[in-house]
Amino acid sequence: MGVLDAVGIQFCNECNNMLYPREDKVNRVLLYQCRNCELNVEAERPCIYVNKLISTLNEVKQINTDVVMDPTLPTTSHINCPQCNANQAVFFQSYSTRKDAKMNLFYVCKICRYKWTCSKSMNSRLIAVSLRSLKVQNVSVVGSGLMGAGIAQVAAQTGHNVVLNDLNDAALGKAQKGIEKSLGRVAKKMGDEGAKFIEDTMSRITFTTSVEETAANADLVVEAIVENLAVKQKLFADLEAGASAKCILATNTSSLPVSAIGANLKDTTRFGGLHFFNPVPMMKLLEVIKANDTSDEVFQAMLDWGKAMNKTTVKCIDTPGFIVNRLLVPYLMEAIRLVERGHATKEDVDIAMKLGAGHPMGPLQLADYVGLDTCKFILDGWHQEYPDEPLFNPVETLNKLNEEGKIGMKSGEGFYSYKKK
Ligand SMILES: CCC[C@H](O)CC(=O)SCCNC(=O)CCNC(=O)[C@H](O)C(C)(C)COP(=O)([O-])OP(=O)([O-])OC[C@H]1O[C@@H](n2cnc3c(N)ncnc32)[C@H](O)[C@@H]1OP(=O)([O-])[O-]
Repeated sequence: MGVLDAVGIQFCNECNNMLYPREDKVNRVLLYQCRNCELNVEAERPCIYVNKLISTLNEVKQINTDVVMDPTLPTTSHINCPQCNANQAVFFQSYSTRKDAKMNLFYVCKICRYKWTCSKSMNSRLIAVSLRSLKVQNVSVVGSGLMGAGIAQVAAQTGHNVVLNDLNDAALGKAQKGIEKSLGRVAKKMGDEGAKFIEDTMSRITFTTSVEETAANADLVVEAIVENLAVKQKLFADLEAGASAKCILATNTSSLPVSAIGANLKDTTRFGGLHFFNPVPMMKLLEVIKANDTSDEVFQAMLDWGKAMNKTTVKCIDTPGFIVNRLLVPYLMEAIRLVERGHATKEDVDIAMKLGAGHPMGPLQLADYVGLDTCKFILDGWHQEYPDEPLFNPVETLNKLNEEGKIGMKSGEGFYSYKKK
């Protein structure tokens, strides 16, 4: 092998335990195996990095306390440090080549850096269970617009009990119709099963204007309301007051800092970001955002819930635009600027990106689809925060269409007209 790349410690997707390399002698391939569950996967690279931390049980001398800075190591809040009693320790397993060797967990306190090994009663299975103990079955969604209704629909479709909340019955009635229509489109492909699928899904959704009812039995609340920091902060304070201590609180914001939205909560460790894409029933991605204080347990539970929603999850820290919008918004704005400069027509730009880049919609169509108000809101916020970044400079046509109330599909007109002829 030429240059040695960094080889990280691998963890099991299922139960978060460390994976161990094992040779499959028959097929002559390197496998990674979990000692806690059945996971057994072929290594991407035939290269093992061995870091022997200990040689004797209960020997903790050789552990470098800098491991607390390692972002790949899980943290637990379920064990108190024997020295300072804090409940924030990173943990990892001992390495042993002996097949019969029991798993030993090693801890380093994040606060005082004290090192210790696990007691007999506290084995890694227990840790895995505690990391996965925040199971989400009851989901509440606040905000019944396009995104909120879509999230509620998919949650109900995937077997969750759902409470959908909005300020008034008119908004909820509109959301109900929208969900029924979208379910109809899904059910169409299911033949005879379709009608029952719609009935079962709708029966799992309760519509309410009461925040108390929304918070009361929820394991997870996802907020998808207006992009206003103060309004969101107030909502989360109300939700926290009515929710159980274990309830996870998450925002679907696409433009505000996640950590700022949860900043006033009493328990900021239960808070994070869950960013869905429009139309929620069709888009396979969910961005799971780790805010400044999101605990590992909560983050893992959000990832698990994403899977249970049949979405592919990606992880991202709390950075403007996360992954998708950080790339998508500048792309959409560059497309508008290109048309403004007279280099090509909007129709040709859209055709070009559909046929030349394989996108389902061209950028001007997509801007109309997500809403020109949303695009402007995101761009203005970023421009204010990063005035020297030319990618975030204001876009004249976008501002003009917004002033004229032409904000895309939802208003009947944007770059294109959607008025029924
Ligand atoms: C800027 C900030 C943005 C934000 O933060 C993040 C984002 O959201 S970024 C934006 C991220 N979003 C994107 O980038 C979107 C990119 N666009 C796309 O992926 C496709 O154009 C889209 C899926 C929207 C429509 O598919 P298409 O093929 O072009 O046209 P079609 O209409 O003929 O639909 C075909 C079939 O699809 C199905 N179906 C569709 N909608 C629904 C629904 N709501 N429910 C259920 N089902 C639905 C249905 O089966 C339908 O058949 P039918 O017989 O009509 O019932």
